[in-house]
Amino acid sequence: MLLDKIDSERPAEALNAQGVSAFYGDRQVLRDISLTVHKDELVAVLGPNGSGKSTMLKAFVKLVNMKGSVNILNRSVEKLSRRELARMVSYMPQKAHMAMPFKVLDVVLLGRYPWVSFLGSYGTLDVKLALRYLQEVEMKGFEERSVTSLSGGELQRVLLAQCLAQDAALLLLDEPTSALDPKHSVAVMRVLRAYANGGRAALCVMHDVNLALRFADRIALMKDGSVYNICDTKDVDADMLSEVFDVSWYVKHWDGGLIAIPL
Ligand SMILES: Nc1ncnc2c1ncn2[C@@H]1O[C@H](COP(=O)(O)OP(=O)(O)OP(=O)(O)O)[C@@H](O)[C@H]1O
Repeated sequence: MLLDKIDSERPAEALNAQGVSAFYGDRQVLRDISLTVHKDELVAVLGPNGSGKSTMLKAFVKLVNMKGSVNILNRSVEKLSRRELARMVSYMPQKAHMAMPFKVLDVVLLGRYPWVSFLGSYGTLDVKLALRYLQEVEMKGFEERSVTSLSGGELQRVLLAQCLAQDAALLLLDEPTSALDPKHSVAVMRVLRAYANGGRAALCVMHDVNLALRFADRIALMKDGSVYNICDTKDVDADMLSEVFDVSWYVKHWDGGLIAIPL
């Protein structure tokens, strides 16, 4: 059947948002955003401060007052319980702060909470996944440390391990490498890339344009609460970056990819 063939050729959607607007009180900060993220994709969201990147991620998981339709794995988030949503989407907010001296392993295990039965406790698979992702973010050996004793970059990697351990089909990450040094930024992007490649997907807000150009399949550029442009990473050019960021850019092809420098 022709229709079956078309369906099997169409990449499955991890996220499909249509006409999303968001509001803080009376103030509208997102305008009519439509965005699709397919399985196996890593999409980077770039844009100036205040353009609505964080609000967009929050709107996708019902954390702000929003209008429009958001489907995750073809299910409307409107109809999902918090627990169902947490099994499908892992959201990492921009501001990482831990005031209580919990152990690193316990914090990562919190990512498994949506999968634990009512009044149940964590099992061997939960601990195995938590340890696996601690290792992937290069935080093995820190299991017994208090999170309040960690550096900013170490804490960010622990919270990322928590997100990954949630084992969700879609990651929504708000600046996952903002506190990381270059070596760990690249290592974490490789982990995210591999996570997405395994039939899942990631939408990452980023400020490091070159890291995004190196690891993302597509780039969504935001400006004034709207998606100004979304394109394959290889098609990003200096004009679109200059228009969005209000500063001139130099973009050069390099080693099969692109590098970009603000001038
Ligand atoms: N809780 C809030 N209450 C009121 N206004 C808010 C709130 N959070 C964000 N805003 C406003 O909404 C707009 C979009 O903010 P948002 O945090 O989504 O931007 P962003 O693109 O993620 O910025 P940045 O790059 O600085 O993190 C900004 O004008 C901001 O001041």
